[in-house]
Amino acid sequence: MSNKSPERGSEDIEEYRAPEVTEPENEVVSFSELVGQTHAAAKLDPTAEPVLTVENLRMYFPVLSSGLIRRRIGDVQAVDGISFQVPKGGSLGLVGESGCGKSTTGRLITRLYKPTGGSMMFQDVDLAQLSNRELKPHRRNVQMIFQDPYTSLNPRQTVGSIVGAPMQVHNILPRDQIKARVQELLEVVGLSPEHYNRYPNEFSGGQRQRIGIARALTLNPSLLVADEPVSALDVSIQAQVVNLLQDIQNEFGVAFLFIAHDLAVVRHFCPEIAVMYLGKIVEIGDRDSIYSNAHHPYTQALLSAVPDIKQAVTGERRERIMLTGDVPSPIDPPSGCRFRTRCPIAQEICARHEPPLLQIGKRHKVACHFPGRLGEHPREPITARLLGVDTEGQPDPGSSPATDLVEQPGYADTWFDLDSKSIGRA
Ligand SMILES: Nc1ncnc2c1ncn2[C@@H]1O[C@H](COP(=O)(O)OP(=O)(O)OP(=O)(O)O)[C@@H](O)[C@H]1O
Repeated sequence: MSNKSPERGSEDIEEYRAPEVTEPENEVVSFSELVGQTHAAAKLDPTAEPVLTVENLRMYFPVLSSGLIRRRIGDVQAVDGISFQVPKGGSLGLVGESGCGKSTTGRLITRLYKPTGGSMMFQDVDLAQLSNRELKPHRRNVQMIFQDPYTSLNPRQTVGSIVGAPMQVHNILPRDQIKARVQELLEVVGLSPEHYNRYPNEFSGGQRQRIGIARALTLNPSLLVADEPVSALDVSIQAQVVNLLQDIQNEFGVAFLFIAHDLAVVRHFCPEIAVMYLGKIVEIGDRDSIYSNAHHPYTQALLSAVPDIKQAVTGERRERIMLTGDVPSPIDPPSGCRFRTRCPIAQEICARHEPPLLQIGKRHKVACHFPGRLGEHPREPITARLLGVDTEGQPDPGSSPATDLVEQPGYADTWFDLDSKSIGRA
């Protein structure tokens, strides 16, 4: 890609002198407008094979008692049985409120944490099972871009050593070739090769994030986990960095798990999106299914809070859906559906049974007993027969519950079409 990045120069990199590079204040233009000026939203390739397949992934952090003998008295169920795929060269967005388990998921995939359970298949290797020593040759394939460009770069190291260090650790280039490669990468991310000997505090937030991106690219990974990569940046810089990530994806074919709470950013970058709540995926699907056809009350509430999206998707202003109460503790999550304590349409069955993640479209799954478009949720649970219960969730002796409700990553060729109440086929 070299130095062809369209935003190169827009942060005034060549003339940059002082540490305090100005970034626009009081933005009135939205992210969607800015980002759309040069780059169209990323497209889904439905034929792409998965680069990563995650199945029933769990991360429980132990809660220990205080005192001399510290006993395990519970668990923070940060991630509790999630399944998804990231397509080769494509992007999956992971969204949800703070504390729902997004970052923990990213840290599991990069194996900063070892999962409590489940699998993470990457090129026929289950990353979840490997010891730290076994992981070393695989680490280079999955790299991370961190949220905060102010704390994720060591202030005492030069840009050259920050970006070059992974090459030394993994021994992928002779020492005398590392500098040239680092300078090439600096150009790829829209910085200047002369920045090699500078220190992070000499750069603005957007430029620091570019340094973090160069570092993540050093080992030529197949998958990048980007954890809120632009949320610390001003909106116009956000658009530049997201455009850069899109250029990098097109150029190098790298896949992204893109974690963000900003639904406008995710809509542009990710053709597929998973919505998390309290450690579970509650809805997952392609862009249209999530942004124009959400069936889970939680997704609908999240979308209603983003003016940019409300208008783009519905063509009109829609009332914001206010969620009542706080997010419950993941140490003692609600029984049944975890969202029920804040859900505007919850009924008795929701307290008794966890809703299975059901496929309701070609690339659309939802975990709700009453899934439906906003204002069109069914009165009776659609899941009762599957679970072998009555409409209130009490055992129904006459019914035969489904035995294959295990959550699978990816999509099946058939699904239950809620509109026609029949089986849909790909
Ligand atoms: N190392 C840890 N030990 C104990 N609990 C943790 C740990 N890391 C995260 N948690 C808890 O796990 C839950 C999920 O946290 P996580 O950071 O993954 O959520 P998130 O959706 O990324 O939120 P945010 O956007 O605020 O980072 C939270 O309740 C958090 O307090």
